[in-house]
Amino acid sequence: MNNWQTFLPKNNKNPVILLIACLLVNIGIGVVDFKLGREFGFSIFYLMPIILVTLVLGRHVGLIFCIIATATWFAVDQLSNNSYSHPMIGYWNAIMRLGFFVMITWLFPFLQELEREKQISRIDDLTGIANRRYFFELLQAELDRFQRYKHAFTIVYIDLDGFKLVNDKYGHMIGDRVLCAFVNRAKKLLRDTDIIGRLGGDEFIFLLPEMGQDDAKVTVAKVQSGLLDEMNKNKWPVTFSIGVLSYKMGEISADELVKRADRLMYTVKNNSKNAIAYGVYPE
Ligand SMILES: Nc1nc2c(ncn2[C@@H]2O[C@H](COP(=O)(O)OP(=O)(O)OP(=O)(O)O)[C@@H](O)[C@H]2O)c(=O)[nH]1
Repeated sequence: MNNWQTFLPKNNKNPVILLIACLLVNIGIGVVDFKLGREFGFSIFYLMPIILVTLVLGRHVGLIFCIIATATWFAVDQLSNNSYSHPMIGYWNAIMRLGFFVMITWLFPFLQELEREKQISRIDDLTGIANRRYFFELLQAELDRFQRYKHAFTIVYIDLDGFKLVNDKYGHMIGDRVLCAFVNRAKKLLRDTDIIGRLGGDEFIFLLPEMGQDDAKVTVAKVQSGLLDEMNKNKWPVTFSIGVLSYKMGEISADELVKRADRLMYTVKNNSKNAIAYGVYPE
């Protein structure tokens, strides 16, 4: 959610209060506009209540407020005894303002929708964490940041062992609960600045910024133990095959880094499972 969206009322259960408040704001703006006189451009402030009602109550109410704001502006203009070279110019200006307000009213929900679609396209439906595409974007950003700050980081590739059995034995819904519990516990075990992504199915990946191999060994062992505890607590027969790759320097793509971490994970998967393999780039 955008910062500006967090300031909006959380629901529209009581639109009357919002409508009255916006009407009063509109009148207040009209009064100030009148006091300031024609020399001061003030019409942009009429947009405040228009935008607010549009975002909370929708375009149709927004359009009504466009008309109210234009009427207020027109009344102020008439009361100010502004003289124009032609009597129709006042009407023309009012129509232009109405057009401007209407354009904004149509544009804002459109931008809001674009922003929402952008957020949705980055998030994994089930767990609410970064999806594969967004994780790669974030990893690429971390690689770009390295060019400037030279801070090492670590990625952790985790594949659940025995997850299919949980689905088969307890059903898909319990399988989903396992994935969500995994993510929730991982969030608690990691720092706020760490990133958790789901690559698909039962495969997850962490990006641990500012973490070299030595620290990663301590952190990932702690995370593994916490995640196993979560599974044991719920009596789910799931363990984790983990590949940990620490990046120190050098030219490499996000794609190649993840492939290397995946290979490390597979060395575990193809042996005993339920273990961690560490690696570093460059080797
Ligand atoms: N419940 C649930 N299951 C999923 C989801 N996405 C993928 N799966 C299932 O996850 C399973 C993943 O397969 P595997 O990785 O081969 O299963 P596994 O038992 O962990 O195998 P190993 O990794 O070899 O231990 C498949 O059965 C998929 O159907 C999901 O969103 N929810």
